[in-house]
Amino acid sequence: MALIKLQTEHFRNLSSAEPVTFSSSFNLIYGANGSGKTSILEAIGYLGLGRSFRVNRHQAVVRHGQQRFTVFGGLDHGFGNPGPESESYPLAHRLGISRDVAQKETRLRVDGESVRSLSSLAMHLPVSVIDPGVFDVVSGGPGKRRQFLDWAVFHVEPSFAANWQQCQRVTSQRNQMLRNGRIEDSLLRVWDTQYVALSERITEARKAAFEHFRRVFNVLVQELDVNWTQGLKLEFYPGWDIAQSLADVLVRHREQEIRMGHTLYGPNRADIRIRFQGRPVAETFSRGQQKTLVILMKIAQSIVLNDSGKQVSFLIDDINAELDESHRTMLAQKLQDLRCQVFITSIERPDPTSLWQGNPTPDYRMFHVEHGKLKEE
Ligand SMILES: Nc1ncnc2c1ncn2[C@@H]1O[C@H](COP(=O)(O)OP(=O)(O)OP(=O)(O)O)[C@@H](O)[C@H]1O
Repeated sequence: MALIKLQTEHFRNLSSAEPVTFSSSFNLIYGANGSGKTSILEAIGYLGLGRSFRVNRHQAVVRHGQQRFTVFGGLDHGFGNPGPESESYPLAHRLGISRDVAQKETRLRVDGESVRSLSSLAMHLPVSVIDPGVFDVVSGGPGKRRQFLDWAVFHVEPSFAANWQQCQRVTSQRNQMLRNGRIEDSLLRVWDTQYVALSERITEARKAAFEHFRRVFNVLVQELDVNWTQGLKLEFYPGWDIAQSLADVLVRHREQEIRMGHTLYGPNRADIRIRFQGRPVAETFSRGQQKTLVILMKIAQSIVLNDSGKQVSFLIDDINAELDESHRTMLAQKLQDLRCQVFITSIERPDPTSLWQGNPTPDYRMFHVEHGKLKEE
């Protein structure tokens, strides 16, 4: 599905006026520094992620002097499909998220009904962000790659979110016990049984999504003829030595976990290991190669979602600062082929013909943002 309507209230500097209508294909948004471009992407991101992709605290997002912000979105039926009642009711879903930062209360709505879990909201709008932080997928720690993988797993495996949440609860109980020092062996074994069962379910889902991702990635690399990727290897590490069962690993490392006071093995330690001729790519690849690699990974990830019938909305912030011309063209072309919805921001008014380099330009809408107000041209 694609986000075709957006309205915000008290969200950073954005105007709370009329809802904006977007294209389900490309949206080109330009405006001066500080005009509100990233804030628009951030508001869209809230509907698909339930949080900001650039700050950790909701507080930063609510307009200065206000207590609550709200973001409303309307989704179409996906891939440009008109839907059964398109004339009278073009929206497939209506989403809303609002946060009161003083009361620390979040309200979520889907199609006019309150929902409790963030996943009930986020499942409708898979958003993939390309901003300066995205390159951490290669250069940052394992957490960034887990997040990268789990986003796809969440969207292709419906049971993943519930298993993950339950596993986090069990891990936290287990950690409390390990921290306590006084371990009742029988009780720890009860927690371990639950922990192992949940970890295995999570790992199965991750493994399946990763294998799908790797297949797609390898095809993409060949298709685009990126010659320096010879010798590049992507491997899924589940969070413990796969030659052994997790249950055995826990028994074998009980003393070590008690000494450290927390869980050391399992899905919270998973990673995608990316190596080039046996060495981590973060140590061997140039910045440019790392960028290309991340872009290819993002495209491969959206193909994985496409294969499950899900349309991805890309949020690409300040495209000219992040990507050179060859990356921009490769990305724009591929996202068009995949029929993704795309929001691209830039400071200068973009020239669509240069973005598609002589190829036919897809449907797009052009917006100018000034002092938080978005106007279609
Ligand atoms: N909580 C807030 N309340 C009101 N205004 C805010 C808030 N947070 C940020 N701003 C202001 O909102 C404006 C928009 O910021 P944003 O980062 O969206 O701009 P931008 O167009 O992406 O700029 P740049 O091109 O420099 O990245 C800025 O002027 C910023 O100071």
